[in-house]
Amino acid sequence: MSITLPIALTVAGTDPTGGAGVIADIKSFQSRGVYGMAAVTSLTAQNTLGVQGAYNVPADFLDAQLKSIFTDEVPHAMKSGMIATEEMMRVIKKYVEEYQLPFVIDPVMISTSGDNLIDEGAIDYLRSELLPTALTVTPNIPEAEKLAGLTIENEEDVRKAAKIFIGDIGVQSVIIKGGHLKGDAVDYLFEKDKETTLSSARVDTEHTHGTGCTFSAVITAELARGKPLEAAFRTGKNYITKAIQEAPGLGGGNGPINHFAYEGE
Ligand SMILES: Nc1ncnc2c1ncn2[C@@H]1O[C@H](COP(=O)(O)OP(=O)(O)O)[C@@H](O)[C@H]1O
Ligand SMILES: Cc1ncc(COP(=O)(O)OP(=O)(O)O)c(N)n1
Repeated sequence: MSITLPIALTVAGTDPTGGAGVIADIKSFQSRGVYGMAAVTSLTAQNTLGVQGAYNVPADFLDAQLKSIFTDEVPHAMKSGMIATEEMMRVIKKYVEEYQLPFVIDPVMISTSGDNLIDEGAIDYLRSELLPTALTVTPNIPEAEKLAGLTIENEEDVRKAAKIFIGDIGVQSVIIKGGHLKGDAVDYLFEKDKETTLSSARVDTEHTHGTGCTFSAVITAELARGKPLEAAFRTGKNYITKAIQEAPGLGGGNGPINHFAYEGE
């Protein structure tokens, strides 16, 4: 007898301390009742204090991992995190186009600790070729600034950036995360004709390692469960708020959040 279980795939890098990257993604999938799969793009040596090293998986071996997955069991939704090189982006694009599954791109560029996680030369390809394949893209403020090419200091700038994402870059929708702005933590979902804004009180903490990975993973899990994007965004926001509020305080720097704190539907 087979049980229908939603399946989500993450294509991302590793963080051996489990706060970010594929390990955080799998915990997030699991806590939402979703079966997790992972194809690894890069191995990093990092902890709550910073990134000490990174080793990129050769693009043809990323291809081999994705082939193993997709030729056996096609997931219901997929996300990407750290993708350091254009060659790896080309491989991922091929699978998204062939299998047409809901795809969430977290356009990871720099870690909380300030370390670079993408080749500068891959950003043009990310913007022009990979982003348009996604159902949604979840940049933080520095990533949105880099991709849209403007400075974002307030809500008006967020709206200008969203226009560039949808009008010029050609994404279907974009979720601009306001964690790096001042005041409350406000996130914005822009779809073609609709805007949804979700706000929560800012938690006064330095333990926000992996918030972007986790937020996009929860959205992907909800899509795998068949939820529409706006509902997935709402769950992502509620989940991340609780996860930050109940961070376990691990490590000596920017510690991870609590992937098991949220108990909502
Ligand atoms: N101090 C905080 N208090 C509450 N929510 C936060 C805080 N920092 C970030 N968030 C939320 O965490 C998510 C990730 O935000 P952000 O920090 O902007 O992205 P990233 O982790 O990719 O840098 C967003 O939903 C954001 O609103
Ligand atoms: C392997 C790996 N992937 C992504 C990140 C960055 O994590 P993210 O959640 O996007 O950002 P922060 O919340 O940590 O700023 C990472 N550090 N490692």
